[in-house]
Amino acid sequence: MTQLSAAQTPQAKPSDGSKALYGGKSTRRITVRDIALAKERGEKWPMLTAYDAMTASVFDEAGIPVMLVGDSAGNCHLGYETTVPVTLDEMTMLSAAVVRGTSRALIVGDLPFGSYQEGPVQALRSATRLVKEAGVGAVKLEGGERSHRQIELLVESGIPVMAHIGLTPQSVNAMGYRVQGRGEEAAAQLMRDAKAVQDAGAFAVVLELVPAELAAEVTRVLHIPTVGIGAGAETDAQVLVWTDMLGLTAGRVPKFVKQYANLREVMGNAAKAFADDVVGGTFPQEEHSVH
Ligand SMILES: Nc1nc(=O)c2c([nH]1)NC[C@@H]1CN(c3ccc(C(=O)N[C@@H](CCC(=O)O)C(=O)O)cc3)CN21
Ligand SMILES: CC(C)C(=O)C(=O)O
Ligand SMILES: [Mg+2]
Repeated sequence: MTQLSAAQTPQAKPSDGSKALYGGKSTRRITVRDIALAKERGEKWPMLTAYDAMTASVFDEAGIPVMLVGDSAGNCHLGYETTVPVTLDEMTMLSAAVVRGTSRALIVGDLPFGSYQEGPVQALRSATRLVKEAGVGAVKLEGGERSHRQIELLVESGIPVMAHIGLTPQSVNAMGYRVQGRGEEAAAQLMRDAKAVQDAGAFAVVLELVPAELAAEVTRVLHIPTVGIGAGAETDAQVLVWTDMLGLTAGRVPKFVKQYANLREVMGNAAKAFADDVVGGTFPQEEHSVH
């Protein structure tokens, strides 16, 4: 695999803005090679989840370079309680829609619980469906040392893999939703997980809900980019669940979320205005009618 210099410094700036993942000139589909080059330049980049073609097209036009069809679709899009029940059929359908709705972003498809835990061969069979049937450019799976054999076989087979360590929500029944990597032993385990996925050939790694100082340390040590969610400001990239970020998620959202809009209020108010118009007879007007 490509060996990249870890010459990244805090001061490093994109040497050529036209090549930037976000704000750059290129309109072709972004590849994992572009992601590797961004780490060399010290460029930070954003990732958002997407679960449908329409939303994905909005983010693609906004220049978001990487989109994750997250299994958070389970609770954010399909009405399940957690990500655990999500099936590979569901992820294939949602991933295909996101690919169809985009032309520039690298689309990463999340492998759902139960689609890779049996071993490398099952992981390859599952990932192959996301690549062939949905057209994703990469897949993501959870686990560090415990998933390194799966990552190795996928990468050997030509499927780029984004790893995911720290809080791994598919293990909610075993670990809950708790900060990971607190304390010396847990921090050492997280560092071993990070090195294991890099050695297995992952092109990037999500660090979920880990102390900012530890995430910064992992980011300095690795030559592949780190993608933080609740992992502080020093990771190479940041990801948020789109319904959290836009204020559409019902109920409580994790503490690490910054809300950039309140779509729940906007959409609720629009639905009420429509309902009031219908009940009050003020919609449709003449201009909305045909004769
Ligand atoms: N809407 C949504 N947003 C997400 O970020 C998200 C999902 N769903 N589903 C899949 C996983 C699950 N994630 C979660 C779920 C819960 C917490 C949570 O309850 N965090 C607590 C802190 C826990 C602690 O301090 O130990 C919080 O208050 O943020 C965090 C991440 C992240 N992912
Ligand atoms: C939170 C991100 C990293 C994820 O795995 C998802 O959205 O499913
Ligand atoms: Mg996920």
